[in-house]
Amino acid sequence: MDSTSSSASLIIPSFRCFDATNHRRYYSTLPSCSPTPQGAGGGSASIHVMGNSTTIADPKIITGDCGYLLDDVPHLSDYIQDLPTYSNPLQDNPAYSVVKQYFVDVDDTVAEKIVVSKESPRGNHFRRAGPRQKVYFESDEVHACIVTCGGLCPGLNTVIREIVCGLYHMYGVTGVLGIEGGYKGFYARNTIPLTPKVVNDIHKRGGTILGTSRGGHDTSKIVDSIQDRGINQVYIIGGDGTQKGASVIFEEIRRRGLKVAVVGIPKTIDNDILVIDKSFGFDTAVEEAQRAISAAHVESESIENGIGLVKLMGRHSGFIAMYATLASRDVDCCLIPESPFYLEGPGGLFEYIEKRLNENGHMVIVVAEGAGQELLSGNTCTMDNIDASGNKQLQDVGFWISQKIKDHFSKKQKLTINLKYIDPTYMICAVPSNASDNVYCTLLAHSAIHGAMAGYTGFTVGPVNGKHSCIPFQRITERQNKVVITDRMWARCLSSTNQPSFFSPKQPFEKIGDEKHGDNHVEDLAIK
Ligand SMILES: Nc1ncnc2c1ncn2[C@@H]1O[C@H](COP(=O)(O)OP(=O)(O)OP(=O)(O)O)[C@@H](O)[C@H]1O
Ligand SMILES: O=P(O)(O)OC[C@H]1O[C@](O)(CO)[C@@H](O)[C@@H]1O
Ligand SMILES: [Mg+2]
Repeated sequence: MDSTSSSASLIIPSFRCFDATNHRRYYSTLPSCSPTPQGAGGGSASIHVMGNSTTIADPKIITGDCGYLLDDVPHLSDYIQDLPTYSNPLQDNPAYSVVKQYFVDVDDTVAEKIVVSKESPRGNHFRRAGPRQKVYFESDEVHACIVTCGGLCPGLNTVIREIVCGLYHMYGVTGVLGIEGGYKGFYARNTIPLTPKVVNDIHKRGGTILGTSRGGHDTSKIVDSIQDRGINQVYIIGGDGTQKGASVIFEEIRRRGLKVAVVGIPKTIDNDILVIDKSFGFDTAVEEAQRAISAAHVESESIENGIGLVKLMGRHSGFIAMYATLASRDVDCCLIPESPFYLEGPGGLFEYIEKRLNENGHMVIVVAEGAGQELLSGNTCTMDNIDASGNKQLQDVGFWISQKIKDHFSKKQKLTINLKYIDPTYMICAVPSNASDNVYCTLLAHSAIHGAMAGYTGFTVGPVNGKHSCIPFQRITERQNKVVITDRMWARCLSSTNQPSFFSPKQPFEKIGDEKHGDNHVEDLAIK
C-alpha cells in the first residue's frame, strides 16, 4: 500500500462558495468566502448522508487565474475517509514501458473552448482522462460490471470488449460481470461473467452481446443489486437517458457512502450528447447512410421525375442527416428537426421539388425522423405515445412526406413523379462499427477504466477538442446537443444542396436561432 492520503487527488486547495448569479457552488483558490468543511475538494473527506432521498451533488467548480474554471468530477475520497491508494500496476507493464510520460499529471485539464482571442478569459476546463500514478483499487479487489441501455448503435460490442480487455491487460482485473438487458437487468436478469476470451470477437458484430432495453430504471433496486453483488466499478454505456440514469445511481451510491465508481460511456447514434466532440458509432452511421442515399440517387436518376426519399435517425438532432448529406453531395434537400420547413406556397418544399425536377429531372431528399413533427401533429392521426423510457414516439415523417408529395403532384397533372422511399434506420443502428469507430471505442473504454481506477466517479468520458476528458454527469445531462442552424456547418449543408432556407416571412431568421438555442445562442454562433 502507498502512503498517499485520500486528498492527494485534489489539485487546488479550495473553499466552498455559492455564486448567486449562476446558482452554482464552486471551489475557489482564493479564500474570498469563509471556508466550510466539506469533502469534495477540501480534503476533509467524510461520508455525506443526506437524508432518505438522494440529493444532487453540488458541481465541483474550481477557479484559477485569468478566468480559469475547472468543471471537476466527483471522487470517492470526497465522501469516504482515509481511502488507501496504490501504485498503478501499469508502471510494470512491458507494453507501456516505452512510453516516456505515460501517466497523466493530476493538474492536466482540457479547455472546453479552444478558439480564443487575446482578451478571452481562460474559460471552462475538464479533467483530462488517462492513467494516474496512484490508483484507489487493488487489481484483485475490483469487481466491475458493464451494462448497455437505450437503442442500438455501432460500436457497443467494441466498448464492452475493450473494457473487459483493458481492465484485464492494464490492471490485471478478472472480475467483470455483464448485466443483461439494460438497467432492469440489475434486478430482473442474470449476469454474464466476461473474460477476454468471451469477448474476443464481439467487436465484429453489431448490437450488444449484453442486450439492452428502455425503461425499468429503479434506482433503489439497481443500487441494492450493486451492493449485494459486491460490485465496485459500474460501467454504463448509453445515450442521454442512460446518462441521467447513471447520474441518479451515482447519487444514491454516494448517499449510501459506498466505494463504488460509476462511469458513463456516451452512446448515441443521434450525436445528441453535449460537450463531447462526437459520439461513437456516428461515423459508421454516416457511412452506412451513404448506401441508402446512393440507392435513392440511382433509383431517382433512372426514371423520369424520380424522387429518392431517405429517412435517417435523429429524433431531436439532425446530425446524421446533415453529415450524410454533406458527405454524399447527391442530396438536393436535407430536412432536420432544428430547421422548420413548410410544404405549400412560395419558398415551400413543393415549389422547390418542382424547380429541381424541371432543372435536373430527378432529386434526392434526406429527412431526419424528428423533422417537421409540428406539421404532422397538425394531422388528425396524432399519436402522443411515449416509449418505456418516456421518449415521445414520433410519427413516420418519411411516410407522411411521401404521401404529401405524391398527393400534391397527382393533383398537378402536368408533372408525373416517381417517388421511392427508403428507410434504413435499423440497418444503420445494427451494423458493426467501422475501423475509426473501433479505435475511438477503445480510447473511450480506456479513459473510463483509468478514471474509475483513479477513484473518480459520477462522470462520463469523451473527447473534448480531441483530448479525452472526464465530464461530470451534470454537464452531460443538462440538455441535448442539437444542430445549430445559425452555425456554419448548417450553412455548408444548405450551400451543398441549394435548398431554400424555408424561413417564412412570419418567422425571422434571428428569431429561429433564439427560440431553438435560448441562452446558448450567442456562444453557439462562434465559428466551429
Ligand atoms: N431521467 C432519467 N432518470 C433515470 N433513468 C432514466 C432517465 N431517463 C432515461 N432513463 C433510463 O435510461 C435508459 C435508457 O434511456 P433511453 O431509452 O431514453 O435511451 P438513451 O440512453 O437516451 O439512448 P438512445 O436514445 O440514444 O437510444 C432507460 O432504461 C431509462 O429508464
Ligand atoms: O429502437 P427504438 O426504440 O425504435 O428507437 C430508435 C430510436 O433510437 C435512436 O436510435 C436514438 O435515440 C433514434 O435515432 C431512433 O429513433
Ligand atoms: Mg436518448
